[in-house]
Amino acid sequence: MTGLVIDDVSMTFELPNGGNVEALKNINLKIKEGELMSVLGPSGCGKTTFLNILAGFLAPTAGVMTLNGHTITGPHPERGMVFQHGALFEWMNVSKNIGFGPKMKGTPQVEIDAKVDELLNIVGLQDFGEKMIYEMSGGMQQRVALARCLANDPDVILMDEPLGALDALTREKMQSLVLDIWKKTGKTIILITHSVEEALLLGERLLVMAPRPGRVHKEYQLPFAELGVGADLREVKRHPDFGPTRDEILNMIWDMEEEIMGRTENA
Ligand SMILES: Nc1ncnc2c1ncn2[C@@H]1O[C@H](COP(=O)(O)OP(=O)(O)OP(=O)(O)O)[C@@H](O)[C@H]1O
Repeated sequence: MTGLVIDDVSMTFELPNGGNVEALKNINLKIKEGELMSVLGPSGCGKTTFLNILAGFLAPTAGVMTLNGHTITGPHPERGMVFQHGALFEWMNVSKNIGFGPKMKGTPQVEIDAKVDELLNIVGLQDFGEKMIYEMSGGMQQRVALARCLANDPDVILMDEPLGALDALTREKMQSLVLDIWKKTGKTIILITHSVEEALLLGERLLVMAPRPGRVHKEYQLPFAELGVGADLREVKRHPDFGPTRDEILNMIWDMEEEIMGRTENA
């Protein structure tokens, strides 16, 4: 089967005091090729653990994850990661950062140059190839990080709160860019966010996770990502279903947080 299959995945961390944390328990999901999925949930519900297993940075304690039929056993360029802070090479200019993956693969320089030009255009940085990373704003650096990820032509793009450190306006522009890239490239994208509005806008499928143990609490299929492609996202937020869905999810997460606080206080 093509796409990602998460087959009964659990992850238990052993603690130095002899206890353990069930960061994920019995997660079962099928994520189709080209799907745009956002993941939301209170702190500690296992979002990052889930993404780190998909990236191959962590091995689950039970279950398997497969991509296009083969088991994920470690990091691979077929799965690209974009972090909250770009993790860019400060000593290289923008073009060299973007061309780094293809260069490591031994791609001829003319092909790298053409690819870098194409990606600079896609992320709206056509005149910035020669700039150094420290000369770029946070939003521009995240554009470079996206382009660098795309340069490896991954099947799946994993994003861990990629827009979390940006100001509101830049964040909105980047949300539009993520939708553009999703539509233009047809890549599978899985994005973790703490923002309910962002999860609604950037998830044709939205997963709400719950903690202790980390698990899938509720799933939504939403029209907003499709509506947002090439459109003004503020208009999308005026869709009659947007506000009520946002409030429902906010209440859900609020209740989970309250429950966690209660458990902590009574512990
Ligand atoms: N290496 C580790 N050792 C022990 N416990 C860990 C480890 N990594 C994560 N955990 C625990 O596993 C649970 C899930 O953590 P994780 O970081 O995946 O959650 P999260 O939903 O991404 O949280 P946040 O929203 O705060 O980033 C938490 O209770 C966390 O403390």
